[in-house]
Amino acid sequence: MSSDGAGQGAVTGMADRSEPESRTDDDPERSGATDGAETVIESRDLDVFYGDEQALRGIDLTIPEHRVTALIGPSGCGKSTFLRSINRMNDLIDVARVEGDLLFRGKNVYDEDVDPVALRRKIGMVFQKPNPFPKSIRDNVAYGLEVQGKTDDIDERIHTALERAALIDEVEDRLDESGLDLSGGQQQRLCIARAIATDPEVLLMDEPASALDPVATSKVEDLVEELAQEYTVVIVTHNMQQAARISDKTAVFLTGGELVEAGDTNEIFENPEHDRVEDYITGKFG
Ligand SMILES: Nc1ncnc2c1ncn2[C@@H]1O[C@H](COP(=O)(O)OP(=O)(O)OP(=O)(O)O)[C@@H](O)[C@H]1O
Repeated sequence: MSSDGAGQGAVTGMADRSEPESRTDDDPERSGATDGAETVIESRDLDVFYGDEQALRGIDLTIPEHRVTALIGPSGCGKSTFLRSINRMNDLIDVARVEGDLLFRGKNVYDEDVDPVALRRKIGMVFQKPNPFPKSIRDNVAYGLEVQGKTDDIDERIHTALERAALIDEVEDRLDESGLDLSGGQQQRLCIARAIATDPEVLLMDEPASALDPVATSKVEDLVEELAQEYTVVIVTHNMQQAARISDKTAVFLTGGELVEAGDTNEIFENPEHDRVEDYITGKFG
């Protein structure tokens, strides 16, 4: 993992830390969810608007370090919006506006002194549809390293990233072939290799397996669990079995952009506190 003191001061303007406030009894989060893990990301009373439409309402959520946190909920409830708020990808949407706090290691990522490009180096993203560059497999992984000037030992870094993305065995002999010639599942693992090559702390994944067949899905699921040993993973999924299988913590968003319940995945699936959550996870709606 990154050797820069767990990211403290690594992102321009991210040097200050504020102490998290203690939580109140009516917070949607349940005890034990983080299992003693340090909080890497915390939203406090986060609202997101697209023009006059409010997509997220007062979201309080903590993301534990080196765990997989799944964001689940019906279509349009704001899962992707929350994910994009974390590394300020919503900045790229003209009408998007954020209120409240989104803390990365205690520093609000929306403070004026935060450089979003530097932030995204620390918080990488993998999208629903595999989107390799129309370049060779090697160049796909090398791209971010070259942009950041991390070109010493570049072949070794590329190899390590492909190994961590569980792709090396399939591409070792064809690194100069186009990334677009890989299968969909391989392309997605290539995108994961690209995202981790620059050694981020957090990986945001927006339905990374939804465009893949069952075999490729299973490989990506195994990979996500492995990646959590080195990275903090936040994954949006529509697939509740997948959330139950691979996540440590689950946050349930429901229509209207509300976070209804968040906590230990087993507790959420086996014994949810809210009827609405139970109805959703048992398939009564959504
Ligand atoms: N670029 C945008 N411009 C305007 N409104 C948007 C934009 N992106 C999302 N929205 C709106 O914000 C709300 C939340 O959308 P979001 O994509 O975050 O939900 P989601 O839970 O990820 O949905 P899905 O599961 O279908 O991907 C929806 O009402 C959506 O129409």
